[in-house]
Amino acid sequence: MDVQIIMSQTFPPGVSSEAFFACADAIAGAAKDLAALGWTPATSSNFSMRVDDSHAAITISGRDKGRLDRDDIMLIDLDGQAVGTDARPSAETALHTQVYRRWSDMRVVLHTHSRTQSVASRLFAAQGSIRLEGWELQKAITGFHTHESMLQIPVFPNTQHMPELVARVEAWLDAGKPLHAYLIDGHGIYTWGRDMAETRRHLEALEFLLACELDLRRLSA
Ligand SMILES: CSCCC(=O)C(=O)COP(=O)(O)O
Ligand SMILES: [Zn+2]
Repeated sequence: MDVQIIMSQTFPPGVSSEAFFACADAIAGAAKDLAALGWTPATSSNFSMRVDDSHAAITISGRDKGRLDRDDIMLIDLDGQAVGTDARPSAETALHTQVYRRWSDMRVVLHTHSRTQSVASRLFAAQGSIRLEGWELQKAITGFHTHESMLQIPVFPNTQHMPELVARVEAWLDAGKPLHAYLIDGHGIYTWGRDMAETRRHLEALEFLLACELDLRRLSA
């Protein structure tokens, strides 16, 4: 006999179910496209969208990110606690809420595990970051207006202990260094933006730029 688990999401007073479902639909749509590109293998990756000042919609841990529907996305508060559901949020929830807590204008966080992101993270881990310079596509990152700029993407060591990663991100920011995205060694990339379109543009540009850097190294080997 097939057992079907129906997730129930309820909403506390003040949290709009319409706003949540709009976020859930936007996440599911983006995830489907990113999965089709092969960037979310084997249930990897996680996605979130701010619902209001104190809540976000985020993917439930372990779900196939290419086949998400509304029941695969849940409500959390900005401490990463489930709200109105017993479902378990992404194992990497703390990396999403960190962005929302730090920047009130950031509304979307996307994390993927493409092959290019994974290989680049390993290649540049020893130097701690990759410096992108001279590429026209740097201008796809908000705030960049010329190829004559330097976009530095840190590579943080991987860990299963999220507070450690959160602390590394905090330390980078507290040192006054700009941060638009980061790689995690042997793992994948995180990036964010003010809406889904901006965040997808960041992710696509970074994927392209990392692939170009890998090609350059291959060709000059
Ligand atoms: C099988 S991928 C390992 C976990 C991971 O890195 C990831 O992105 C997905 O974790 P989640 O808990 O968000 O499904
Ligand atoms: Zn991951």
